[in-house]
Amino acid sequence: MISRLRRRPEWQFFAVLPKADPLLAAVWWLLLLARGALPAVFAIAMGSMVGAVQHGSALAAPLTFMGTTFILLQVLTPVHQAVSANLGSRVAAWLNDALAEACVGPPGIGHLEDPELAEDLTVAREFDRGQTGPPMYMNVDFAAGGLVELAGGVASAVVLFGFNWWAPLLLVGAWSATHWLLRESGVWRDRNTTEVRSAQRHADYAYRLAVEPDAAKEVRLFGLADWTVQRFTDRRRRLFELQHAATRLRERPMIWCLLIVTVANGLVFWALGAAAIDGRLDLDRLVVFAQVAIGVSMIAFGGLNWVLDGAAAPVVAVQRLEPAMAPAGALTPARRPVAAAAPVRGRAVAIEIRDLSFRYPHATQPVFDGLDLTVPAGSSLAVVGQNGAGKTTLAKLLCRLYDPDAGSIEVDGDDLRDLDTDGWRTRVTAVFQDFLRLELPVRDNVAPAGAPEADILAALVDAGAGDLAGLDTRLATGYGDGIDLSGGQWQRIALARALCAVRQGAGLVLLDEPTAQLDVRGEAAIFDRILTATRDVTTILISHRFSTVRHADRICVLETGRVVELGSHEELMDVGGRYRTMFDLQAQRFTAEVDEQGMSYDTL
Ligand SMILES: Nc1ncnc2c1ncn2[C@@H]1O[C@H](COP(=O)(O)OP(=O)(O)OP(=O)(O)O)[C@@H](O)[C@H]1O
Repeated sequence: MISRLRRRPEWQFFAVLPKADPLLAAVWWLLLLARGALPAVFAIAMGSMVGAVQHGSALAAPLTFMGTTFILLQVLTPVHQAVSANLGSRVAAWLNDALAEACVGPPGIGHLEDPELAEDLTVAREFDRGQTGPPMYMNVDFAAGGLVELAGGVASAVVLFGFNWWAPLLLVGAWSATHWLLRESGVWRDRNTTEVRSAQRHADYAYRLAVEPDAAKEVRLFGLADWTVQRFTDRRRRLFELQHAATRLRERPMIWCLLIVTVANGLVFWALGAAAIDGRLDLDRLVVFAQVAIGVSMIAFGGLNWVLDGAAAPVVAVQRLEPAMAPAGALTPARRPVAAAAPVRGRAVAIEIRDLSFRYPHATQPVFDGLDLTVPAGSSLAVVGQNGAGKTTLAKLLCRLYDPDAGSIEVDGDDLRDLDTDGWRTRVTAVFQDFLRLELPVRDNVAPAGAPEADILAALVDAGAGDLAGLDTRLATGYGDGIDLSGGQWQRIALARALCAVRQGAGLVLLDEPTAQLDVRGEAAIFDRILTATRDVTTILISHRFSTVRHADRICVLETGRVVELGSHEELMDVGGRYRTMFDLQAQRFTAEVDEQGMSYDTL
């Protein structure tokens, strides 16, 4: 029972308040109770005033009592609103922090690519944007308003016990029937069903297509502007329809509620009138009880349920994500923990992949199924294969962003799962296809964890980015002195980052299409420099450009989750298999170009 209650979204919402700010939450509750009690206190003050007038007593005390209550009624409301807004902002910050930690915490990345967590992630990420409901600072204020009404109704009922025992019970029961109306109307059912969350995710995606610069080019070029807006409005309408369907009041329970409330109030006010006429109830007490009898109506549903539903949604989403993300992004605990060797500058890593199988979570097909591959220390290996063959996945496994389902990856004789992950990640570096573009100065882009300035400058030169911008130039526009780079220039920065890591001790370099965005001359020149800079380490190059691939010591062809060919360029050309076919296909389109300085390049 208690544990069921704890799982209720409303409970989770209230439980978050003290976590966000215990002192502010305590003040919020205290003000709430005070505001709730004041209408009943005001009724008593009014009765004491009427009594004093009736009996000809001094009016100073009852007037002061009434005035003080009245002033408190007026003053506490804006104070409470300010506290609510402040507390709401802190709750939003707490949720943002919790989500950021849940996302960044796990050592793997499975939790961020898990389709089953995507909808909660959207709700948890976007809740404060106000698109699907009020932001948190308003929600907490609305919740305060609803709770004040509820507390006011209960306080009035307590005072009404002074009249008789059944009147408050009857009125509380009757006004509570309005909650049954909500239940019948679907409001008390969870409005954050899978369908609602899915609609929210679709609406959010369409919105981002419309407003974010990444999609702006294709949206215009392919005439998707109207489609994007239409898609957004359709999805948002669907979301509102679903939310509306959940909050619609139904006629029959509404009529029943009206009947119950009318009859109950009729009985109570008839009893009050009868008692007054019989002389059993003085005017002053009549004034008090009549007011509190009306005051009990404050426990009617009000907006509390709607508010709590919306306010609790991100809280529930974050609290569901926290425990779900940790295992989804977890890596297998070490069976025989080995500290990763301290970085030794330029010490190459030997890799042995044995019978490796891997399938992405929730995917139907495995990417690898019995992959065997050896990469001797200090050698370079190019990995080629069709789109989707698993080349990038291999790079992710080598970085230990995922663990294999079966088989093993050994580095220098140790199973990768037994190595300290952080230690290993100082020994491996990579340029991914979708490399990171940090809105930070060049210096931090090249060495996010810091490095001697000489190494940063040398890495930039090796990557052909020595003259792009000063080390302290911020690579983002909108910061006054910041600049943005072209795709190829950014790629040189990403390359510099990897080359700088080599200078800091990385022994394995993974290059996933590292020159895809470079011009022909840049590619040829930079590739030579990369080979020189990574001469002493193990290099794995993933590329579709055979002009660069053929420079690797060995080349492996990946297909259907396995290595189907392995050897040097010459060996594989002699074999006349998949590699030769792919190479010849591309070579037919090669032309040797000679530039004005007499240098020749293979171009497509
Ligand atoms: N996060 C993911 N979740 C589920 N499946 C994925 C994920 N990433 C990739 N895949 C699937 O795994 C397979 C291998 O993808 P991968 O990106 O490793 O291919 P690739 O060889 O690098 O392709 P390309 O040459 O196009 O870059 C593909 O079938 C792809 O659909």
